[in-house]
Amino acid sequence: MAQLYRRRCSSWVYALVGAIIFAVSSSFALAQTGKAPMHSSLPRVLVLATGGTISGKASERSAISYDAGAVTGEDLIAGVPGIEKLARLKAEQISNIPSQNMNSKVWFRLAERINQVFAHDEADAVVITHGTDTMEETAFFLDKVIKTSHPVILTGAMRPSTAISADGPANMYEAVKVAVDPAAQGRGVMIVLNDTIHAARWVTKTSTTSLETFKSQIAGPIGAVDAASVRFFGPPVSFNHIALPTEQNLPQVRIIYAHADMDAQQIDEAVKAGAAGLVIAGMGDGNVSQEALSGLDRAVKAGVIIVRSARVGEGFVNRNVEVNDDEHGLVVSYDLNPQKARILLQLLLANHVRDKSKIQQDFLARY
Ligand SMILES: NC(=O)C[C@H](N)C(=O)O
Repeated sequence: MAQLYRRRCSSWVYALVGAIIFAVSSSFALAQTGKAPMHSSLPRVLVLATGGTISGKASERSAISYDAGAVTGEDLIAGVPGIEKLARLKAEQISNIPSQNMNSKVWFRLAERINQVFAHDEADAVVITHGTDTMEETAFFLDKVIKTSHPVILTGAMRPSTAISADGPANMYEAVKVAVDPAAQGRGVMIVLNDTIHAARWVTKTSTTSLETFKSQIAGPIGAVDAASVRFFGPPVSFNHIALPTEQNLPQVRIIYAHADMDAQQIDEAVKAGAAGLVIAGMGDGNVSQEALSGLDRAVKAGVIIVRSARVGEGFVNRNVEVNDDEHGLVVSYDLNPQKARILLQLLLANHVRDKSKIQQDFLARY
């Protein structure tokens, strides 16, 4: 009886498996013969190429004496084997410059194009190829002004395409892999490089030449990626946004680097040259010399907004610790490094925010 029951059961299982195989093979055949391309269900990723070492090329097989911005976005995609299995890709050339020449004109072009792409459902995610020198600045600007749950990812390379062991193709592959991962939604603008995923707010370049150049101060990287997997270490965190200014000429905000023997000359000159704001890359927790502090007092009196940040690369600059910010009328940058503090102040001033306590609130990360 038990044997008969087992035999009946197994014939049912065979019949069921046979039916599944038939159904799967006929739908596969249909997909092969039908008009729709096999990969039409793949997500759409738009690559916006801006230049940088990832697009760099030397005249011989070398990493020395290369031109950044010699290879186009389309060439970049074509040079990454297997990328077409991850996504349907299209490329557009926004600029082709080394990122030491990055500027707010390109930032506006990127922001406007990305807003348009998502508003018109032209792509599911955007990957931006960019030089590494100012990648964190572009990422931060876009993170502030673009309000979308679609992934926007910047990637680049530390070695040009002609270098031995060029890192561009792997970074490009991994950036697209993260871009199409459902868990990447709602995480703001990210940088993907060297198997690591960083949030725009904390990421910074730390090494002149190492492949492991990007580190996330304060909070650490938000995830890891390799050829086989994408892993985020926690739930999405996104920050407050600011409207993309209507006026494309951002207000003049200068960074002044503090050092031993610091006087007030650079501060006074910046005010004379018409700076609307100054960011101090201060010593330690954002300190300047007594003489420079007097210069800051003069600048505040002249109506210039001063933000104290730090040159040390780690930790917060908090209010009223060694410097009495209330007394001197200063703003602190908290976790933002000087180059990001500059962008945030520019965006706030461009949006006509001049009230210091309001500016201070915007520097505090709000989740
Ligand atoms: N690795 C790089 O991309 C550096 C280059 N100077 C750039 O930022 O364009």
